[in-house]
Amino acid sequence: MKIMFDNISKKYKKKYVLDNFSAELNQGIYGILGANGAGKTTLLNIFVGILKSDTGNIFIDEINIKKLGSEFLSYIGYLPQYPMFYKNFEVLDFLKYMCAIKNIPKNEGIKRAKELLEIVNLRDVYYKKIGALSGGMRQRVGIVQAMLGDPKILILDEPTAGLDPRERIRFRNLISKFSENRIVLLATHIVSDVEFIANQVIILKEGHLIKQDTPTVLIDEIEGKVWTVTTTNSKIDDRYEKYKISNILRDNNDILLRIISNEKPDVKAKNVKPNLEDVFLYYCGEDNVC
Ligand SMILES: Nc1ncnc2c1ncn2[C@@H]1O[C@H](COP(=O)(O)OP(=O)(O)OP(=O)(O)O)[C@@H](O)[C@H]1O
Repeated sequence: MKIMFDNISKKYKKKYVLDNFSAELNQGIYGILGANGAGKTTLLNIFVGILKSDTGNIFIDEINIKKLGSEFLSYIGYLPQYPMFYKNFEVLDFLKYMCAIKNIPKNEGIKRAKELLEIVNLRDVYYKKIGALSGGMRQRVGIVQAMLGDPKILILDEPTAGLDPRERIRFRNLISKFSENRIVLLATHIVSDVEFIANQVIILKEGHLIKQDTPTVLIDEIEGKVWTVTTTNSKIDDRYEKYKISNILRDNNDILLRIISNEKPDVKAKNVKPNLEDVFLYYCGEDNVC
């Protein structure tokens, strides 16, 4: 399966929030990285049909999704940024309800819901009210509802927002598990969400596609541009003014800065191996990020 975004643009009043976005996606996990307001949710909402683009088309296997009509819905599973869960529903009832909306026959739907709840380690909450679940459990119910129809395309908008580190890792592993034979679009501004599991990263900035490549290539491309410099309190303001600083480590009176810069920021600066967070800051960070 292949998804093609062809020159998608969207503007509110006179401001473009997506500007001629084009990309080709094949099987695997695509991490859509961008700062707040970069246009990630707008892109996903246009894809799932919640929003209309001003220009451009989207194709699945060369077929314009406008021509697929309601058949398109069978291709996608969607976990929105702010899912509207019915808090008084019990988990299994909620999933039965979602099966009905997705036209999945009742018995088949219940079987599938139970299988998925087993996979996400929620076999004990069939009869618990959604409102009584923790945030992490609720998101796992969210991915279960997205997976009910065995979709070929899984769309996840900021799925780990608000989760603690343990739940975030658990959720990340689930995404990885569910990505087999699928295209997964995962929008986030949390770099670690995609660092270990994305096959490709799409970097969006102010509605523009800045980069699309594998994490390894993106990291290799900024090799030689990440530095550590030891400094003192008195010099720190000067560094802030001049550079993108991705980390500050204080050790007694010494301060170790991680600086992203095309040029060597100091004679004593040491080159260090970049990571995906550095890549994100290199392309999306303002100066003085810390
Ligand atoms: N209905 C609207 N009217 C006007 N502007 C809007 C509307 N919806 C979104 N925007 C603007 O479009 C831009 C992109 O928003 P979008 O929600 O797609 O960004 P995002 O990358 O998903 O951000 P976040 O990570 O904060 O969710 C933002 O500047 C936002 O303020």
